[in-house]
Amino acid sequence: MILLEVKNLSFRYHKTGPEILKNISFNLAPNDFLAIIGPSGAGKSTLLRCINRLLEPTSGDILFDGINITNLHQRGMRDVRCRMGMIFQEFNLIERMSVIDNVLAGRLGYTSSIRSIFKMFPKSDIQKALKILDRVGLSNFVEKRPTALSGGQRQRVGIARALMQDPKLLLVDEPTSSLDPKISREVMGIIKTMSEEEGVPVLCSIHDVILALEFSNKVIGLQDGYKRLDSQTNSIENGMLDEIYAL
Ligand SMILES: Nc1ncnc2c1ncn2[C@@H]1O[C@H](COP(=O)(O)OP(=O)(O)OP(=O)(O)O)[C@@H](O)[C@H]1O
Repeated sequence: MILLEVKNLSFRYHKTGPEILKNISFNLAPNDFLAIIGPSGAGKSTLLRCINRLLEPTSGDILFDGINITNLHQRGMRDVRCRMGMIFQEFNLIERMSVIDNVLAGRLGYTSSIRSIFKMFPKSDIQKALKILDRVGLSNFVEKRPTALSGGQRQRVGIARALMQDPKLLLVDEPTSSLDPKISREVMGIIKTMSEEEGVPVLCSIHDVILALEFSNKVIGLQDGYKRLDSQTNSIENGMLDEIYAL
């Protein structure tokens, strides 16, 4: 079964600018942890942002959970985005809000705007947030501000917020680029565990090839906007990686 199918996707930032993604196609199954690797500037983050249409693909199709979402209008797209949890490189937390309120923000797509303005989240959402915070090891930080947390702890808040959405897919953009090697491995471990426990597949851009090979079951490699590699992780040989990083 396939949850996400990307077909011949191309993208440019400006009409007359260079093509940043060139005819990219790949599939993601419901139990995949798919790593997108490639040198800096290859198009990894751009690809992730095209999939939830934060950026509009220039051409191609994106099929998600049986629906072609490429031309969905605002309202339909809002529903789709609810089901694609995103974890960001720079965490994207709201500093003036507590940890638990940041996590509850993951429910905003499901809450009416009046209720969300007054932060009137149902009790069940609050209990769910507390449970997730416990699972990511943050039960002692519920009322703290993100500024009081370390980088690894901040990323755990980002993971908890994405899980609050009850996503069908996690889009993860360079989750470890602001973290040291030990914490990076811990954060990848949490994402992997949560993905397995919740049954949610992961599409993760990551520049650290060692971590990509350690945590994924499939890898696609981008180079200058082209897909140069699409393989099961356990069939990858060193030569293939050398080629991608050769430029
Ligand atoms: N807003 C923008 N406007 C124009 N070009 C952009 C914009 N954002 C990124 N680019 C260009 O698109 C290309 C791909 O960038 P992208 O950030 O997707 O690469 P990446 O593989 O994620 O790199 P990194 O590993 O350094 O984050 C680069 O050449 C970059 O300069």
